[in-house]
Amino acid sequence: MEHVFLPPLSRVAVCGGTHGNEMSGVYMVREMQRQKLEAVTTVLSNPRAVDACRRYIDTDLNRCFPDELLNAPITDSSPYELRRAHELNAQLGPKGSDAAMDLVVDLHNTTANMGLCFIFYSKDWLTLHIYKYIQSKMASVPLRVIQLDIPISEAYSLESVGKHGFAIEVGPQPTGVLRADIYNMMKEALDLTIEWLQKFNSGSTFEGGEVEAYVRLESVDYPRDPKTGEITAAIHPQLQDNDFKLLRRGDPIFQSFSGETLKHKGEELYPFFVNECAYYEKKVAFLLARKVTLTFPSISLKRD
Ligand SMILES: N[C@@H](Cc1ccccc1)C(=O)O
Ligand SMILES: CCCCCC(=O)O
Ligand SMILES: [Zn+2]
Repeated sequence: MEHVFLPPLSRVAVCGGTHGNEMSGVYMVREMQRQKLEAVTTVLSNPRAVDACRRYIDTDLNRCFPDELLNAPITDSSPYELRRAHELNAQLGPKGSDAAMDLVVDLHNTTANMGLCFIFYSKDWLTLHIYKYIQSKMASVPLRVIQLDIPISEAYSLESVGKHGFAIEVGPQPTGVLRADIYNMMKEALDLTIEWLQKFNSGSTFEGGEVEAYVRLESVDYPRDPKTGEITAAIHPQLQDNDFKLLRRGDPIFQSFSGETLKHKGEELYPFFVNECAYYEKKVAFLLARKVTLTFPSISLKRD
């Protein structure tokens, strides 16, 4: 693959509290603001949801960044988070423009047993280089990278407003709870990201290569009562906490309240976000991914 030259990545934003009850990022950003770090812009993305210790006030902020919503007019009846998304787009974007931040890192927690994950869109080689660098330094931690095959115009999450962006997703952590072990994983990943950026900006070349990645393919909802919409089963104990473990046809996925075991009927895929608290209302019990090998080019600073 052709070597890639990039201009300096000097304008970097770290966001926390995009979901107000995901505490690692909330405390991480507050600590970074207390330390008054110059090199990085820190943002508490959803202050009202953080104060309320809820995921959001009116609507999920991390679904407000498709071009269509960023271009929609804001009226008095607009949801709080849509107004906030426009503010964040003005501050860190505008999405797709030259004025946008070079890199936006958005900090999330999940109640699912996912360890430390990077989530990114399309072919952002930068994310894969940073991920590979962290992989080389954090050998003992379960580390995965999840690719969303969505065009940037339809990308709906905060980190898509930067020229480059990824989310750091760490779990399991209950919402509204701060776990030191989870916080420490997120902090180490963030410190190593900043270390990589300093090396890149001072002229280091990073060799290309390949990484194993999980490409989001589909979501699976809970079995529901057609009349009430209520769930009629729980995640099966053999799936619970087994994120990224191959799910084969015939493996149990749900245990119905009437005692039945419901089994996976599709092809063998990798489950993740298994039993994520926030996804019940999104009609997602777990997501399924293909495991692929992504190849990426070597990268270095473009010198004018
Ligand atoms: N937990 C995050 C996962 C995510 C991160 C980044 C982009 C898309 C999704 C969310 O649902 O918002
Ligand atoms: C990888 C994150 C996925 C967000 C929820 C969804 O796509 O249904
Ligand atoms: Zn989140």
